[in-house]
Amino acid sequence: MMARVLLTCGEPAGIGPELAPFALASGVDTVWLGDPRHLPPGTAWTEVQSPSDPVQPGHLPVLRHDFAGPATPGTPDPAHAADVIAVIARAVELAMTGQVAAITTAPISKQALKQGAGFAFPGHTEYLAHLAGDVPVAMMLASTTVTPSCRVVPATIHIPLQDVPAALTPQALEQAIRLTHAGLIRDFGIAAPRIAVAGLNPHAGEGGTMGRQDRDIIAPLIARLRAEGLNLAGPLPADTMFHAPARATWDAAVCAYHDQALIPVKTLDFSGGVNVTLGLPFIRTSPDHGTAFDIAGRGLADPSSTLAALKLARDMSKARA
Ligand SMILES: NC(=O)C1=CN([C@@H]2O[C@H](COP(=O)(O)OP(=O)(O)OC[C@H]3O[C@@H](n4cnc5c(N)ncnc54)[C@H](O)[C@@H]3O)[C@@H](O)[C@H]2O)C=CC1
Ligand SMILES: NCC(=O)COP(=O)(O)O
Repeated sequence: MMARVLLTCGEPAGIGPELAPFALASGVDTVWLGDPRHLPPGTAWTEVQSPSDPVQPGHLPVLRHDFAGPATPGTPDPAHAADVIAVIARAVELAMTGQVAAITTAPISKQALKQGAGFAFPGHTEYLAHLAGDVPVAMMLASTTVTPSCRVVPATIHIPLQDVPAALTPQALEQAIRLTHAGLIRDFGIAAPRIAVAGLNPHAGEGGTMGRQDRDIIAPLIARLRAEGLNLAGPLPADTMFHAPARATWDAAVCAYHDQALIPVKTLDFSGGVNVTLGLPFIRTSPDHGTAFDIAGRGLADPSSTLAALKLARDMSKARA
């Protein structure tokens, strides 16, 4: 029997806890890790001691992690920050020891964790990489309901836009390309991946007249990796590489920065977008959205992206097995 997928609680004042009960209808055998006081009233749940303990049908198995107190939707409590972080760490431990098949993380507020507990990481991605032994990782956002699919990997992630040109080194770009190539083969069943690489500047620099990184950094790297046999296109002008006929020519796009990569996925498939961390020794997915404090606790949150993340985690786990 396959181990369960573990869903973390995320920020208790966000929409994570109210999306957890939807896992019961997802068809994915899920165990939730968090404080049951944060689940919506009326949720049928049963506490388990081990992630695989049986529960009666229709009940959400809950691995209990007690927080300092109840949560107020929309208002993160600094007293909860350390527990949000501890839940992620426990999830990783369970994944690394094979007690769960994969982890799906509910959204956290980076700001709340930094202010409440001095969280030193920009997000899950970097914290998971650290917990796994400081392994190289990349953040992929993948559509699940759009054809042709839209999978993107930003080579730089949560940094100010003004810092992107300096951070877009050949090493950073090469790492993103290699992790994307390996991830497409291992987890998406694509034997010979086609990867598009976006330029940094308008019109991919137009021969150096609108910026030099495309010509001086991105193009030589692509040429070197092509000589190794990787199927790469680029540097492509980012404004014209995401429409449907263009997407049909690649399996994933490696982009220069966060918004260049995430805007196409979230525009095309906000409800089906899934965040996958490439490079970890375990499977991690998450919905593409954040804590949505503006609607938390009001029953308005769309569970589709969380369900897509659970399903992709389960499917990746089955494929690896
Ligand atoms: N994986 C993670 O932990 C992520 C965490 N975040 C965090 O979330 C916080 C808020 O970020 P924002 O940029 O405001 O993005 P957000 O995704 O939380 O919200 C953006 C807009 O989309 C709406 N929205 C989001 N999810 C929805 C859903 N499931 N159903 C219906 N409407 C939904 C919200 O109500 C809001 O109007 C930040 O602290 C950010 O760091 C953001 C993205 C991912
Ligand atoms: N904008 C995507 C995002 O914030 C995801 O971050 P992470 O917490 O999954 O690293």
